[in-house]
Amino acid sequence: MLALKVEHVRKIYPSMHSKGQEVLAIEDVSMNVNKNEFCSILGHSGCGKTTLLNLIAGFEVPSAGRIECAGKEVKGPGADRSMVFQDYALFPWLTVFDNIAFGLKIKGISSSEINQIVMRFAALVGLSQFTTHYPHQLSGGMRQRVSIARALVVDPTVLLMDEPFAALDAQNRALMQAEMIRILNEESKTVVLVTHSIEEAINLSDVIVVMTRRPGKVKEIIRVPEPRKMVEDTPAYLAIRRQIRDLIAGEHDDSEVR
Ligand SMILES: Nc1ncnc2c1ncn2[C@@H]1O[C@H](COP(=O)(O)OP(=O)(O)OP(=O)(O)O)[C@@H](O)[C@H]1O
Repeated sequence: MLALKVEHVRKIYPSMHSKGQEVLAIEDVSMNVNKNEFCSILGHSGCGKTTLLNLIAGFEVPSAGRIECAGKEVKGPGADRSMVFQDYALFPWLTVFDNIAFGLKIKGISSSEINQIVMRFAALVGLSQFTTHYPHQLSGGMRQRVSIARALVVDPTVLLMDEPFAALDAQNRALMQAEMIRILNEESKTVVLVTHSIEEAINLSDVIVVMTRRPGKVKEIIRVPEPRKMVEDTPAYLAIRRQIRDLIAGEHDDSEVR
C-alpha cells in the first residue's frame, strides 16, 4: 500500500539574490514510498532535498506536479505528516512531557489519555526518567529523542526527517541511528529522511533516492538488499556504498538560475 506518492513535481523559487529571476530547485521528481518503508534522499548540497521534504510536509506548494499522502492530495501542513528537524525545534519553555504532548493537546484529547500516550512515547525513546526536564537540561541526542517522540505521538502517516542527526558527534549519531532502528521495530512507520550521509542512508533505509545536482531530479532509486541488517565492510555493504558514491560523484554541476 502506498503511503506517499510524488508525481512530476517541480519547484521554482524567486531568486533570493537577483530580483525578477527564479531558481529551479527541483524538476520532474516522481517517487513512491510504501507503507512502513524507510526512504532516504541523498544528493549534493543544494540539489533540493529539503525543498522536496518541505513540499511533502506542505510547507511549500509545488510549481507543478502533485503529492499524495495515503491517497489524499497534500495541500498544506497536516497531522498526517510530522517533521523532525536538525535543530530539534523544541519549545524551550516547556518540559519534555509538554513538548511531547503538544500535538495531542491541539487535538483536544483528555488529559488522562494524553498522560498515557506521552509516557508510552517517552519510554519508547528512552526518556521516561526525564519528562520533567527542560530542553536545556538535555544532551543533543536526548533533545532529538524528544523531537522524535513529539513527531510520533500524533501517529502520522509519514514521518519526515531533515538531517536529524547532523548536529550530533559521530558516536551519538551512530547511537541515534541504532535507536531509530529499535524505535521503528517497535512502532512501524513510513519515514522519509534527508541526509548527507551515504552510510546513514544504507543503515536505515529500505529504499534510497539519489538526486542529481540542481535542478534536482531523481537520478536513481536503489533498494537496499537487506534493510537495517547490512553489516558494515562486508562485500554487499561496500558494493552498495560504492554504487551510491559513484552515482553522486558522477554528478556534474548543471545548476541554473532561471
Ligand atoms: N525559500 C527559498 N527561496 C529561494 N531559493 C530557495 C529557497 N529555498 C531553497 N532555495 C534554493 O533552492 C535550491 C535547493 O535548496 P535546498 O535547501 O532544497 O537543497 P538541499 O539539497 O536541501 O541543500 P543542503 O543539502 O545544502 O541542505 C538551492 O539553490 C537553494 O538556494
